[in-house]
Amino acid sequence: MNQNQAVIELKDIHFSYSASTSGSSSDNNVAAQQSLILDIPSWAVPKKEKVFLHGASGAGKSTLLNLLTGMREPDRGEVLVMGTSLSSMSSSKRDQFRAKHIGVVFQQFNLIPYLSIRDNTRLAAHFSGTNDNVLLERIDHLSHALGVNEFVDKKASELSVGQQQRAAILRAMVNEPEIFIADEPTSALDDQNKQRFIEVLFNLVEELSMTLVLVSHDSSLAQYFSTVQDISELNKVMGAS
Ligand SMILES: Nc1ncnc2c1ncn2[C@@H]1O[C@H](COP(=O)(O)OP(=O)(O)OP(=O)(O)O)[C@@H](O)[C@H]1O
Repeated sequence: MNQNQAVIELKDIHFSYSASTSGSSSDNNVAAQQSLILDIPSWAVPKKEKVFLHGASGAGKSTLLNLLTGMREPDRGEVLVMGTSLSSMSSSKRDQFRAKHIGVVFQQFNLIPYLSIRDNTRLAAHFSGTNDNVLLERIDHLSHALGVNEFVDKKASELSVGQQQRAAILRAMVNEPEIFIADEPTSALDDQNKQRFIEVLFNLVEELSMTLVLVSHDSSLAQYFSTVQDISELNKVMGAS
């Protein structure tokens, strides 16, 4: 992949939640129950860009992030990540690809509550096949950078929400992914911690040469980003707000 090639590229994306995914299955007319959530003709995110993605509640931001990570598939069109079409992969290949190349932190951190932060992180790294010594060094470095080094051997359930948020970042970064995707990662933090969190996040994003896409309702964060993208400028679905 050359330096100028988009790290993330969307081509002619349509996405709707089907009756089965939205949980209503009583009507046989599935098509009638689908409503289009995303219609994105194109979008490209260059390497090392820091994108702040914002927009009205319900406009499809989280859904878009799910497509970028391959957690959901579009009804039509293509999502290319580092030049590879996610829909060309089997779901297990896609899971491996995500583990290696895409760090994800969503609103629910999905840490395993009865495991320590170290073990939560080792589990995430397991799928990438990283050597154990390298892994321990990375955990040490990242946990210091994120200020969670004193908690790495505590169970996730024993941490505050803010500590869990940073632990989730540690877990998402341990495989040194090229792309980092975060959905409302500062929602549980006060102003002072939010500022510190952004500094720490950006230092790591720089250090690891990552491309960042972050969704937030907090417009005070926009100033830190190289690109501020309103989803309504990408998404052609009328009334997606
Ligand atoms: N699992 C689901 N099944 C059916 N509809 C869904 C599902 N998840 C989201 N939606 C619908 O898709 C639309 C977009 O939701 P999405 O969560 O992507 O918006 P958002 O911009 O992230 O909103 P917010 O800012 O409130 O988090 C909304 O109308 C929502 O009701």
